[in-house]
Amino acid sequence: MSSLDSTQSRIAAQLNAFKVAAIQMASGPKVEGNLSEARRLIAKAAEQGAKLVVLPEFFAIMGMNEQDKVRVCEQPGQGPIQAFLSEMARKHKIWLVGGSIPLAASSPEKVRNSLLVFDETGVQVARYDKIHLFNLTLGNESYNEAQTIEPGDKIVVVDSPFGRIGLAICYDLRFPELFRAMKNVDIIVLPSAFTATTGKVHWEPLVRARAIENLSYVIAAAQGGYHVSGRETHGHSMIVDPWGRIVDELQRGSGVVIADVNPSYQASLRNSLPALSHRTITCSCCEKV
Ligand SMILES: O=C(O)CNC(=O)[C@H](CS)NC(=O)CCC(=O)C(=O)O
Repeated sequence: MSSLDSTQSRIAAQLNAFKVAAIQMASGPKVEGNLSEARRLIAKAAEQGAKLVVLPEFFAIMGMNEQDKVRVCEQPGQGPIQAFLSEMARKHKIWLVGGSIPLAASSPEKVRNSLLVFDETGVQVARYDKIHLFNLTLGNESYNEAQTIEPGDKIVVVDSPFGRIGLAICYDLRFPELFRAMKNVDIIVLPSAFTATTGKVHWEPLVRARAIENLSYVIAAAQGGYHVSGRETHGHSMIVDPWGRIVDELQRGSGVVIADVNPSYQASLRNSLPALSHRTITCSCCEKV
C-alpha cells in the first residue's frame, strides 16, 4: 500500500478519534509472571476502549543478567511470548505492539531486540529489530547492549487502519534521522526501558521533540520502577500529541496510559504549520536507507 493509499484508507476508516494506550511495567526475570501482569494491563487498556496498545521494551523479561534474554529467546513465529501476544490481540480485538521481545539472532550468544505488531485478528503484521544499541558508562552504571544484542538494519513503517505507524525502540529515540527516514508517519510507537539516570533529564524532551518535529503522535511505553536485578528504570510512559503536549503520563509502577488520537486534529495542525513540507535538506543517512 502506498502512503497515499494508507492516508486515504485512514480518512475513510478513522474520521473519528480513537483510543490508544501505553502499558508501563517493572518487569522481572520470570517470563510467566511478566506475562500475567501484561495480561491484566492489556485487559484494562482494552476495557477502557484502546484499539492500539503498546507494551514496553522487553516486557516479558528484564533479567538478572544479560544472558537471561538469550535463554528465553524465541524463533520467529514460535514460543510462548509470541503465542501470548497473538492471543491477547485476538481476544481483545486490538492492534498490539509487542513491546520488544528477544528473538533468535544469527549468533547463538546473541538475540535480536524485536518489536512485533499484531493486528486485531492475532496475525503478526510487522517486525522491527532495534537498530541503535545502548552503551553508557557513567559513575558505577554501565550498559553495553552490543554484548548480547545483534542490531537490526531496516526501518519499518506499518500501514494500518490507524494511519502510518513508525516503529522504534528506546535508545533509537536519540537518533532523529531514523524518524525522518520513516517518511511521514502519523503515529510513532516507542517501547522503552530508559535508565533512571538518563531519563531524568533526557526522556521527556526527546519524546516531545520527536512528536513536534514530525507532527506525529508518540506512544511511549516504558519500564518504570525498581527491577529484581537492582536496576532502576525511569518510567514516565506518555502519549504525546502532534503539538508536543503530553496527553497522559504515568510516572512510576505498573499501569495504563491512555489517550485519544484524533486524525482530523492532526491534519489541521499539519495544514496550519506545514513544516513537514518545508524540508529542503536531504540527509545522507536517509538516502542510504
Ligand atoms: O536490557 C534489558 O533488559 C532491557 N533493555 C534495555 O534496558 C535497553 C538496553 S540496555 N535500554 C536502553 O536502550 C536505554 C536507553 C537509555 O536509557 C538512554 O538512551 O538514555
